[in-house]
Amino acid sequence: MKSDTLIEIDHVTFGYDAGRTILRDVSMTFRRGQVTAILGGSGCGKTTLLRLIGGVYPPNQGRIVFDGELVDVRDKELLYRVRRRLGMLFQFGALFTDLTVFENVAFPLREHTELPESMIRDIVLLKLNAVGLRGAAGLRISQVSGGMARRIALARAIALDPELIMYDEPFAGLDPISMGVTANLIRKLNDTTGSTSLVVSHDVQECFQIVDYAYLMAAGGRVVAEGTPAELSRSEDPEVRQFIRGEPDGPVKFHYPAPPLAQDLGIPA
Ligand SMILES: Nc1ncnc2c1ncn2[C@@H]1O[C@H](COP(=O)(O)OP(=O)(O)OP(=O)(O)O)[C@@H](O)[C@H]1O
Repeated sequence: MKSDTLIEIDHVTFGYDAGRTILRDVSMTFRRGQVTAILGGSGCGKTTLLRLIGGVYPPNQGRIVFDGELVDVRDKELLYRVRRRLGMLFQFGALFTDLTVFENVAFPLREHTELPESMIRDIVLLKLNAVGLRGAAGLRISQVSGGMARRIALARAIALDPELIMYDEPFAGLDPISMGVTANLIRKLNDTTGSTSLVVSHDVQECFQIVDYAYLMAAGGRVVAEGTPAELSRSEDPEVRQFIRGEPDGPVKFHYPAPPLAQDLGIPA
């Protein structure tokens, strides 16, 4: 029987170089079929964690287990197998601006499969249909709005039917309506395709609408809290409350230490 867990991050510590630790003793469990958020402010190591899951870098300590297999960056065959099962939506979509919508979604299919053109066409149209943009297949990327571009990137991320879809800041730069549309799509695609999703974001409220579970990371690459959105919302922990409610001052200060403003501006106090 398949275990409930698709990915396990087990006491992982990592730094790009020896002088600076980016992730500190991080442990997380991503359950099959669920949408899990990794929340945290800029620079706390969220994107780095996705790179480790994809086997781009090895942890310095601890291990990452994907569907029962230890992710070992030296094992090229295993990495290829693991990556085939991953779909990634990069920060800001990263679409090819000189290609059409259709060609962008077809790209991974052409790169990774030998499927005949007629089948590629059907798959691309189905994926575009799933994000509501079948009618936009012939447009160029320069002709579409930011919200549409994000949906096209979503269609491309699911082109190869990944079992795990990793979203890096899927809401960045979107207006509130496009954000809601994107969030609901992430949930819908997860459930209709039976995949598992990881959403890396600093947008707590948007994520809480759609995720099953969330990890909260803080500066220094530590996990400070985990739980369902309801559990985290009830937390009495000051660090958690500050992050979830977006309060400017709490344990994490909004202002970098500075002398009083009046003093800096030369105004008598
Ligand atoms: N390839 C790299 N080499 C060295 N340092 C890196 C590299 N990539 C990221 N870093 C550093 O690692 C830290 C964590 O970066 P990371 O991108 O993982 O954070 P993040 O939480 O995803 O933040 P953001 O949302 O701003 O991207 C940052 O201080 C960054 O400067």
